Amino acid sequence: MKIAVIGTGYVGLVTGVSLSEIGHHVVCIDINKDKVAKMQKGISPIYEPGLSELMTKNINAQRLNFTSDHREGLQQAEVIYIAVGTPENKDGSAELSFVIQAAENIVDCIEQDVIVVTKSTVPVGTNEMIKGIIDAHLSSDLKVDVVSNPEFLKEGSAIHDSFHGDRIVIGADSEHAFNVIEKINQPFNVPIFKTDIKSAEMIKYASNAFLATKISFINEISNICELLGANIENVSTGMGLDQRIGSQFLKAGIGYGGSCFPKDTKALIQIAGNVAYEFELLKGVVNVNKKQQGIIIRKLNDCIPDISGKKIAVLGLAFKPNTDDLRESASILVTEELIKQGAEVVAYDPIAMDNAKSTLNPLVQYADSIAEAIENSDAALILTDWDEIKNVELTVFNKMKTPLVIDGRNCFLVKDMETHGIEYRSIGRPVAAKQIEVTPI
Ligand SMILES: NC(=O)c1ccc[n+]([C@@H]2O[C@H](COP(=O)([O-])OP(=O)(O)OC[C@H]3O[C@@H](n4cnc5c(N)ncnc54)[C@H](O)[C@@H]3O)[C@@H](O)[C@H]2O)c1
Ligand SMILES: O=c1ccn([C@@H]2O[C@H](COP(=O)(O)OP(=O)(O)O[C@H]3O[C@H](CO)[C@@H](O)[C@H](O)[C@H]3O)[C@@H](O)[C@H]2O)c(=O)[nH]1
Repeated sequence: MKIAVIGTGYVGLVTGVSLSEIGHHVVCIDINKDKVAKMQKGISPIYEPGLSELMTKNINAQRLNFTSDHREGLQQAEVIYIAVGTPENKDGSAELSFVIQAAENIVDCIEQDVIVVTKSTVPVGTNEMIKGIIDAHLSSDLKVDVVSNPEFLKEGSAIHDSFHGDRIVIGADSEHAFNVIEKINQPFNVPIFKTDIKSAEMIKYASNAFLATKISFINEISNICELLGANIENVSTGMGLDQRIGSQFLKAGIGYGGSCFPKDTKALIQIAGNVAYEFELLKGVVNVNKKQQGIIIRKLNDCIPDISGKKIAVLGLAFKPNTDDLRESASILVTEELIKQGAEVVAYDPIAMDNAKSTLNPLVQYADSIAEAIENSDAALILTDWDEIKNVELTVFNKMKTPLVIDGRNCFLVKDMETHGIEYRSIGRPVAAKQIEVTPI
């Protein structure tokens, strides 16, 4: 099958590479010429385990191409995937201008009947709008079907998720479209769920909102655990053993970040609001997350009320491990607040430092290792649970001026930190070493 993919962010690139890996001929189109030039050489613009290898393999097999010329990419395509961004508007709603632009690109360039597949996360009714734009402008008697095929990959395990996902959702309103898209996806060997277009669009938002709800729920429980002396790790494990609850997404921490949960929860509140429905539960989830992102600073200030002139090490900057993505990462808020309070901030991340340098406050300094970042520091804050951080020799903290570790990801055992004489604050667990009163949030 000849396939074109519009947009090569995480989703477009992983979609293009995965579809080529199962034998389709794929052209990926992006308006960003620098990015296209890199990808043509097999260089991935994002850090994602396994992606570069598959890219190179399929480019060499001549099944995968990149272009910034929409006509060249779209002309021959039998199926066109839209995978452009749908970022957040100021009011929290989804910004659809990139999707509209992609629909216009399709109208301008296609020369045969096509199926347009929307991978981008879009509000209910958007595929209908895309069909409207295309039908209104299509001059000839070409036939265009529109399909909703939301993406569920997670950053850091995107390739694995494509080949081992829990489901592929296909929302369509014609047998022809169902058949073609089902056939394209069959080699992935992932269960396929076929439904109507609006339900498919809603499945994506509802899934992300539900997972975000689990995280905010467990974060609230962790705060209550701290006040009552229970241990959140034991509570999560005990809850997760109930198969109706499940153990995933019950890890308490510093709130969810990333390119999806923050924007998609707010967009769903707007989507409901547009039909005069107040999504009270989800508003709570968003507010709890905002509160939780500040917990690290509150814990730090409980230990050191005045951090002005103090050296504070920040370990982990990406919004989660195995990605170089800083979108909506707690590191943005935390470093900003540290600098506002007059601290000297030295940061380290195994992979995300290049992106950090163009995202974080320019006053943030960068170290080449954990040891260098914490050397002579007054406190170390852990924001991302990278393996490199979780597996560090605890003796490294002896390099600090005062060994105080505030861990937003529960990377270490409290008793191990105690044994090493490290004052340790984590999430929803008893404190180690000196007993300092922690202000409840
Ligand atoms: N990032 C994820 O992990 C993830 C997972 C599932 C779903 N999603 C959803 O998928 C969509 C894409 O997300 P992303 O993170 O990959 O986006 P992104 O913003 O990182 O990338 C979008 C790309 O599209 C390009 N683009 C924009 N308009 C274009 C046009 N008219 N023609 C060609 N290229 C164009 C941009 O240059 C950019 O490279 C969003 O709706 C997002 O919510 C993202
Ligand atoms: O138990 C948990 C699980 C996750 N997180 C945080 O939640 C955020 C999101 O994590 P994750 O879901 O693993 O990463 P994403 O790559 O953002 O993936 C989510 O968003 C994508 C975009 O829509 C969807 O496709 C995925 O299915 C969905 O998991 C990160 O900040 C994590 O640290 C927690 O705090 N506790």
